[in-house]
Amino acid sequence: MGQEGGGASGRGRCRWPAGLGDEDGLPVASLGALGPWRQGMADSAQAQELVYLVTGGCGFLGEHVVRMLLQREPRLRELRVFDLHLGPWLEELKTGPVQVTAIQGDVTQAHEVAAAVAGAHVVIHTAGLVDVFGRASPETIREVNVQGTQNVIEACVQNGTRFLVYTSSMEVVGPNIKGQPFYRGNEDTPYEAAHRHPYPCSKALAERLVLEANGRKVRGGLPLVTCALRPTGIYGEGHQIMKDFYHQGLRLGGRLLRAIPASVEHGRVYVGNVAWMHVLVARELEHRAALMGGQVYFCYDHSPYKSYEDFNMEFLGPCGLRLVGTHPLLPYWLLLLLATLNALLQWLLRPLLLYAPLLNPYTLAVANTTFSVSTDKARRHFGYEPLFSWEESRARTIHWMQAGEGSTQ
Ligand SMILES: NC(=O)C1=CN([C@@H]2O[C@H](COP(=O)(O)OP(=O)(O)OC[C@H]3O[C@@H](n4cnc5c(N)ncnc54)[C@H](O)[C@@H]3O)[C@@H](O)[C@H]2O)C=CC1
Ligand SMILES: CC(C)CCC[C@@H](C)[C@H]1CC[C@H]2[C@@H]3[C@H](O)CC4=CC(=O)CC[C@]4(C)[C@H]3CC[C@]12C
Repeated sequence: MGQEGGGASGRGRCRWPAGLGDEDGLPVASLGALGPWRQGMADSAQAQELVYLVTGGCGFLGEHVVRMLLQREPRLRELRVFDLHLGPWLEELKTGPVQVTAIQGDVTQAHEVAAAVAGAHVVIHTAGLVDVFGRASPETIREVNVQGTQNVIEACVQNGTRFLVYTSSMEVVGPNIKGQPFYRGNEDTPYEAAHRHPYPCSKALAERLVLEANGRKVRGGLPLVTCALRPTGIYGEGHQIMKDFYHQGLRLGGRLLRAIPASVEHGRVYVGNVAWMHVLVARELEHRAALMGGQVYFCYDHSPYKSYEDFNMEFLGPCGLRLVGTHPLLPYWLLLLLATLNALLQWLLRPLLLYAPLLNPYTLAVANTTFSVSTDKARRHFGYEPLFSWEESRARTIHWMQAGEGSTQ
């Protein structure tokens, strides 16, 4: 169980306030050419027998996983989409050959999760609270990301569901609190995964729960097979932060001011390829349980290695924005001061309003620290190749940016 080798493990130094469960006190169970997205490409020669559940299926990544499953999993009979907020786009999927069941529910409610999991063969757990801006409290982040994941695991065990794929994050590994670079590392690269921020802490704890649940006996006596996927920064159709930068650039007269040195590499991966990895893993877990069970895989594709801002310009440039400066226009100490002021303001204003700007000491540290991956573990273990080339990923993202608001379509 666990990873190959003893590398970047994601076992950080996360601590939660007393009573909420900390690292030691957690309630650990036991210890391309795809063409338009549409349903109906399933090979009718194969029996449609499987029931899949996607938690967080209406989120940025979740929607892509849902659509990818409908398109690329020929054995699908029923697809359950579980989310706190259901998207109207689900309606259009209900007319296809696969039964699409929309379930409005909350992963923190064990009984709701158990009901959704009952009878499912595979669970893809993408639901999570993605908050590095201080919008939610640390307790809420823990409740959704850690307790929610524990509820999913227990529901699988109770219901006899054998295959669980968890969407983890690169943040489980780093950048760490020391700001050490992780340059084109892989799943076995040694790295001290030490975190303080609630989001990476919660993802690390949840990932650990999922990996440790691998091999638990589910109802009926067969072993649970789990694995975790760790995307780097995901981009593509539906990426809200990209839109935020676009609007910020428009407000500044079509310009964005460089804040991060161009030499800092930040790993990025196209959402369609991340979704494809989830679909492949879910399919292959059954056949390669001994190899893949309890494993972690970074999500990767052929997206170029660039700084966060330079990478964004691949899409924002064609939308008419310009990144000003070859070097950061403000010195790092001044940015850190502004980020700290933002954090202070957030704290002072909290009783009155929610002030949650993109720049805070944590986001500055993440954007300013090299963290990129170079690995072929997914190819070796389950034959993953990116479905979308860099050119296609870029073109699709630009097309979505230019088309304006709305769904990922
Ligand atoms: N966006 C990124 O760059 C990365 C995201 N991830 C992970 O990927 C997963 C999906 O992230 P995104 O699609 O970016 O976020 P998102 O916020 O777009 O999607 C998350 C979905 O989970 C749902 N959700 C939240 N709380 C819930 C609850 N209590 N019960 C049921 N559903 C709930 C939300 O309604 C949303 O639809 C998350 O687990 C995140 O940690 C990992 C690496 C990078
Ligand atoms: C000028 C500022 C300093 C620029 C701020 C950019 C930030 C908002 C983003 C820089 C890096 C992003 C994070 C990174 O891609 C890794 C992530 C993984 C996840 O699992 C969730 C999202 C995120 C934390 C992502 C969030 C935005 C950034 C911090």
